[in-house]
Amino acid sequence: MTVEVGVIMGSTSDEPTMIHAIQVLEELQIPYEKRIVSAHRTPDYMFDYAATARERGLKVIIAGAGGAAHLPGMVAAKTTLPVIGVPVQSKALSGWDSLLSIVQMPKGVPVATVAIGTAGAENAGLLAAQMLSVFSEELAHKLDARREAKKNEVLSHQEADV
Ligand SMILES: Nc1c(C(=O)O)ncn1[C@@H]1O[C@H](COP(=O)(O)O)[C@@H](O)[C@H]1O
Repeated sequence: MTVEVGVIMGSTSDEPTMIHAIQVLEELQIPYEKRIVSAHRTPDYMFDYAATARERGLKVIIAGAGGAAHLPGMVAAKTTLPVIGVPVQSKALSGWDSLLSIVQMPKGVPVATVAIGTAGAENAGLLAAQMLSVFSEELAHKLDARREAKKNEVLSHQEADV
């Protein structure tokens, strides 16, 4: 099956966060690849990864990074595929640094930035799935079913009316 989503992250230390995006993709049976790519540490690989992503068949890239989180923006600079940026929670500044590095892109080069940390990573997986669902009724149905299940889970925790 052709890989549709590239899940990339600046370091192996981002894995505990980015696993939450991956779990959504696995749950929805979306083919993905996971790579450690860094604008700072492996700039040439990052450049090549982004520049060839579309021709390799990828449809969306989820990029997570922490601290001086330049990876999502730099990848977005080298591809016109949608890039979803996940600010990984940093120790020193609780992820504010990551968030601001990712979200404040100059006009013309968008990155769809989600919330800091694991909730953001999960939403990144869902957002990628929702983008792909535009072209897949099957995936749209899976997403509807997931929403319904989550809704029922919330409602099941309500106390019975007296
Ligand atoms: N922000 C970036 C980039 C980048 O933006 O290219 N490359 C690595 N990093 C980040 O450095 C943090 C610490 O990395 P280490 O734990 O490896 O020292 C990670 O959160 C990573 O995303």
